[in-house]
Amino acid sequence: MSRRAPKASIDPDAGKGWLRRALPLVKAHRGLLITSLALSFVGLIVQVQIPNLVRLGIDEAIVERSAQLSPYVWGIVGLALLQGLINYLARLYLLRTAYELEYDLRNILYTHMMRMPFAFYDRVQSGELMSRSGSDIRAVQMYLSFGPSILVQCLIAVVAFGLMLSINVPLAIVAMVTMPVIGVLGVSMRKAIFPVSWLIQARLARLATVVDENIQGVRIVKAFAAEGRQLRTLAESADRIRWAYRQDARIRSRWNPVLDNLPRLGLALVLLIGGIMVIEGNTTVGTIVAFNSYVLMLQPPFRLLGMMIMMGQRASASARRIYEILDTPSDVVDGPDPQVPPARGDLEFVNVGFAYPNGTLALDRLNLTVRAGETVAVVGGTGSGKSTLGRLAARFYDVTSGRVTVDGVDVRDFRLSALRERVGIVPDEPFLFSLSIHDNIAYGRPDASRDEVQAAAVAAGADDFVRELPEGYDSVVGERGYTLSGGQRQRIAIARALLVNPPILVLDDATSAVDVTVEQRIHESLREQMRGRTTLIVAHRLSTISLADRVVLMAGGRVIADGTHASLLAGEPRYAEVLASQEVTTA
Ligand SMILES: Nc1ncnc2c1ncn2[C@@H]1O[C@H](COP(=O)(O)OP(=O)(O)OP(=O)(O)O)[C@@H](O)[C@H]1O
Repeated sequence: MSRRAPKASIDPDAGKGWLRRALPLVKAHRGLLITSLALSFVGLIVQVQIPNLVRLGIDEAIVERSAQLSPYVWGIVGLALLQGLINYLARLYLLRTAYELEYDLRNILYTHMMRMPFAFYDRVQSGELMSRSGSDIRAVQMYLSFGPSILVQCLIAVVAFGLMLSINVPLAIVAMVTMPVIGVLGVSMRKAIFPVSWLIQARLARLATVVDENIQGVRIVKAFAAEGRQLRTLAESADRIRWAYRQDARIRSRWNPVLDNLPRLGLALVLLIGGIMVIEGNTTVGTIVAFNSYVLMLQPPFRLLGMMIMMGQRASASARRIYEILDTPSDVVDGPDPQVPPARGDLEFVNVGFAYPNGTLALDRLNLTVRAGETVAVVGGTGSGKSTLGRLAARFYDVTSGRVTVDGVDVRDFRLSALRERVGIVPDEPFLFSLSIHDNIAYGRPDASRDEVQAAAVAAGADDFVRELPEGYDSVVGERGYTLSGGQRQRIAIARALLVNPPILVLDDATSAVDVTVEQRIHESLREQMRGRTTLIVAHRLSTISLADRVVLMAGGRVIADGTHASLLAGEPRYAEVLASQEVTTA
């Protein structure tokens, strides 16, 4: 199925009200919406004719016997069938409008989220984003599509009242007496329920987070035998939801009987006043029967008014949460004149200062030049800023001061898509998708042939174990690749980066989970792969360091020494210290 782009977007003017900002979206689907509203209006007109036919049937065919009864009966059957057909079509179009709106909203939000920089994801919780792209979108969609339909249904009150007035003015007024009361009570009930339903939503979201964490972290939960504690947290959350639902039930059971029985009071009034009028010869029995139907028919729209007000409040809060994301601009975007210089593989950090969005200073006036084709190992204590180098080179974040250049061009002036192709990063905790191994390796080049994928896997030392899997390259790895070992996942991630063949490769402790003998083999093939390619290796093991032409030593976000392994070992005591502190991994 082909993907349709959203038909419109949300008005970017944050000064406007939420409904006005959503208007372009509704307008884009106005054909569907207007058709559905027009159909439901016609359906209502047909519906209000039925009690009138009943009245005429009773008065003319039964009481006065001046006409045949069967035409009225067939007339009512015909109108009912017609109304059924029209309602079916109206509902079909309304639901289609609703789901088209939901589709567009979801795509607009998702497209925007994909453009957001890493800093955004550092800040926002994934559970919250899930809820915004789920229930919040639904709340807005419901109001935009069902709101107008409820208004049309309320029009039935006007039409029916007009019809009643044309039959009998005083009785029409009597029949309508209870309606405003139903309207007011309906609104009051919704107002009473609103805070509780808000609470229910919030608590359901909280429960979802607890369940999500339990599932994502199930290995830790089990490893620490914390199932009991987790279950208690879950039970507490469930208990809070039960309490909120009980409040909801209490309010509903208090209001609903009143709202259900008020129309009966209306029926009694119509019978009393109408009965007196019939006895006095001022109206007919058929009129009383018809008015009874109208009283019952008018009740739902008045009750829906209360629901619409509540839906509006929810939708407004949900829209604000969605707009909050849409109004957050992505600061990591292409500049006015994005450049793509010829690929060589030069990488340079000039006086780079960088603090993460939470204020942690990671790099401090750092200078580092890596010439094309050079392999540089980055060594340093934990938190010294090693991983940050790669993140800035690929422009996951923008520097706070100074500049990072790739092939002589500041990464902020580089076309972002070209930059990400030029700088490949293999993180130490790779993420695999629940796809086949082939698709995971070919993620950056979906058109790659099986031979190319396999060649990359051979270079990354992954081919052997992949072949041993029951379905080889077509084996689907579990969620996040958990059916593979940590070292196997790392090798798939290396193959994924090698397949794209970037001129600059950053291996961020990319073989930390691979055992030393396998690492040796990977290194042999990597040595081949690194020829002519600029490579930055964040290294903890001596064996990895030995791959490099040059070693830079980092501390406190700066390069404090630079040279060959042998020269640093001889002349830089801090280098020996760092290596000694990482002795466990130098095996
Ligand atoms: N996403 C982030 N948000 C905030 N601070 C961060 C983030 N990532 C890293 N930091 C902080 O920035 C500093 C440098 O981190 P970096 O990951 O570059 O260190 P590292 O040398 O790679 O450490 P390690 O060897 O432990 O992986 C640390 O103080 C770290 O706590």
